[in-house]
Amino acid sequence: MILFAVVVVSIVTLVHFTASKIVAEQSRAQQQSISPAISLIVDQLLKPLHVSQTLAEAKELKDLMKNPEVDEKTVFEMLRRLELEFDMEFFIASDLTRMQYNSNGTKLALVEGKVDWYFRYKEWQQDAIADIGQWEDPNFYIDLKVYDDKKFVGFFGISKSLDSFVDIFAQYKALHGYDFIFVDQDDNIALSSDPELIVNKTVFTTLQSLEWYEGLSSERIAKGSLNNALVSINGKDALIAEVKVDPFGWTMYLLTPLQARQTEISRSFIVSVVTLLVIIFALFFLIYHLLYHFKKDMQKNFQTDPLTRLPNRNKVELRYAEMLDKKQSVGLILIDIDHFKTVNDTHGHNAGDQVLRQIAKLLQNQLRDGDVVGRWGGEEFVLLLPDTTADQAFEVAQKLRENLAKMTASTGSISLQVTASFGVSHTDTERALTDLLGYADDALYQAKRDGRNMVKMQLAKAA
Ligand SMILES: Nc1nc2c(ncn2[C@@H]2O[C@H](COP(=O)(O)OP(=O)(O)OP(=O)(O)O)[C@@H](O)[C@H]2O)c(=O)[nH]1
Repeated sequence: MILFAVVVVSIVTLVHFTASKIVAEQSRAQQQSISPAISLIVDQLLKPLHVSQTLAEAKELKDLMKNPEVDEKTVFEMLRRLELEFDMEFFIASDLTRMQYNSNGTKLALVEGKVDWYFRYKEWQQDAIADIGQWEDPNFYIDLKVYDDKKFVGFFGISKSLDSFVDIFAQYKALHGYDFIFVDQDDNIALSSDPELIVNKTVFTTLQSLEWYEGLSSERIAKGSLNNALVSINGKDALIAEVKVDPFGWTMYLLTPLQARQTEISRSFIVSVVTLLVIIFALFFLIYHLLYHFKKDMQKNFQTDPLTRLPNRNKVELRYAEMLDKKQSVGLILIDIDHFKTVNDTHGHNAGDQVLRQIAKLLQNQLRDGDVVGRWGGEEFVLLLPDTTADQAFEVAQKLRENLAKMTASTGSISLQVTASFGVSHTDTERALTDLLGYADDALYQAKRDGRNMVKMQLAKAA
């Protein structure tokens, strides 16, 4: 019952412990994959945005852009200075001169119908726009509207070659093992760790055209967020984390391969299970041993005489049954201390107890392994001698009688001699113990009657 309870409690603990460990592991893995992605967004997109936003507010820039007599030399000088300082390429698109100046020293006339982005974004509500353009060498642009007293005077921004992103993304992928894609407001893939997905000659790949996206259920798509969606990419499961890049209205999808996480989770699962199994087995073992020893102790107490620590009647009966089972012949000796009442009466009951203990010890010391000496009750002892003939049993009794008579029992300051009378019986057939005891008791009675301190034997009459 106790063991059952231990096992049930352990299993419940195991399940609880493992489940919480898995949840913790899942969250840790989720966080682990998201945090480098966040720092990627911050480094590659938000930092340039903040730098350009701060510069777009600069008075020097506004003064330059509102001046109809643009001093191109000053403009290029300023852009070059910014490029050196921030290690990014900058541009100014002036509404007044309809000219775009780049920090690499080039310029481009902003002609309607030819330079599409300028006229399109000018009409947009948004002040910050992220965009991919310049198709000969595709660039990532951040275009910021510049106002002078609320009057639109043009765009200021940064540009970054897509090739530079490809390298950085490849490094991230190698380090963290996941793929990611940035999609713009129109679900065009603007940036991705997969170079194949990046714009090619003005043709964008759309999110909807991706194989894994097509595999999503309609309910999943209807939810409006792909966060935590499980998708299959080239036959391998991946989990999606969706991160909004608000300033541009972009969204980043982080695709974490599940295999790596599963290995990590199953490793921690195995560790938990093994730990708990060890605990369960240790508990099981401990309780089993406690119960075993408890049972043994109980049994021992139940079968042991408390005064002499010799086997009691119960134990003697068991041992006799074992000898019969083994088809052994048995010599039985019944011993009764002579005039023991006098010992008690003269020296007290405690002294009598001590004498009984010393006699028990002497009997124990004289016997062979396999012989049994027990206390039959009061001042009576019984001996079982397996595989012994009647004559041998008689001789053993004689020897014991002599040794007992020679023994000096000491009880505190008093030393005294005791003798005992012996009744011997024997059987080499399956005879009841009471019968054998009956014969030994008769023999003992004779020994008492004939003067005590002697051995008498009575054998069963042949049937
Ligand atoms: N101290 C002590 N005495 C016990 C114990 N069990 C029995 N006795 C005593 O043993 C004595 C047995 O006395 P009796 O049966 O009259 O026999 P006896 O005095 O030994 O005389 P015989 O047997 O005729 O030689 C009694 O006084 C019991 O009280 C015990 O555990 N401790």
